[in-house]
Amino acid sequence: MNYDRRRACHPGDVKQYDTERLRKEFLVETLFVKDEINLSYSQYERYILGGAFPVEQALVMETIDAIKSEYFCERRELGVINIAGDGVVKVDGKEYPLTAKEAIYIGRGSKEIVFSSVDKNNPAKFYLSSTPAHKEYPTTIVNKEKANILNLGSQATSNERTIYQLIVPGIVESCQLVMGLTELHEGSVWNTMPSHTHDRRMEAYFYFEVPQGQAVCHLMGEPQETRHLFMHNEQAVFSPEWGIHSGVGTSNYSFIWGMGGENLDYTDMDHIQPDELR
Ligand SMILES: O=C(O)C(=O)C[C@H](O)C(=O)CO
Ligand SMILES: [Zn+2]
Repeated sequence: MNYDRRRACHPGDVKQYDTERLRKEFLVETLFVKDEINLSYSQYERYILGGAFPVEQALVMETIDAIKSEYFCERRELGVINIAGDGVVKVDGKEYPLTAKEAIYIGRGSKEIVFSSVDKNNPAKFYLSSTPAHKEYPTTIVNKEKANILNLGSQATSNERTIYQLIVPGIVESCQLVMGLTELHEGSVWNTMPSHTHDRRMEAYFYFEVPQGQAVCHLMGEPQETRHLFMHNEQAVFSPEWGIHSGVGTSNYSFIWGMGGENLDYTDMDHIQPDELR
């Protein structure tokens, strides 16, 4: 288990950050390394994100020193979305098959969590998100059929996209974790436009299915003081509660969003129209 720490930053300080500092504080460049679990532990709502990439061997989700618990989910819940080949997540001896773009919510108190791939020639890649949890909720699988689906945007504004709400109230019970994935339609490149903030929740985006040689220009910062980060395939970015999180790609792409905070209501957002951004 490898992990790094990200401290919370004040928006007044972030104004002064250059490209290197911005990337160091907010961008997570490497999540998937063969036969490793890599995590990034942020001070924003104590949200942990990362990737498990089991190829030759199964990988055990161990605890990390930063959370000082006996096992990872002792005081935490965990959301997992597979983005590649067929995989299996074993939770306290029970096996849950997880195909591409399926999610599993793992409740607080789950002791043994093991990730494996069905075929090492087409391995699974498990994207992970975890937040502190005050209550145990049942471990549950959610696929696209069970998801709540939103079709937003239009071709005319290059932001036609389908949002699959996977771990959200009404679909899966969780303490504070909310997760889903968004697919940009061919020819559409703008995500989350009009953009928004949500002061009651932080968020992290994980971009994937970014074609070889293409990139996503991720927008962050206060609505009147925006900054950008160029991101590549399978990279993640933390978004503080005070910042927008939006982006434009040089092609279409997909991304997983995950949130932690005090209000699980997806619609709790303050929108900023394009002509209000600076
Ligand atoms: O494309 C979008 O719009 C999104 O996917 C928005 C995210 O779900 C989000 O930011 C939720 O707060
Ligand atoms: Zn958001």
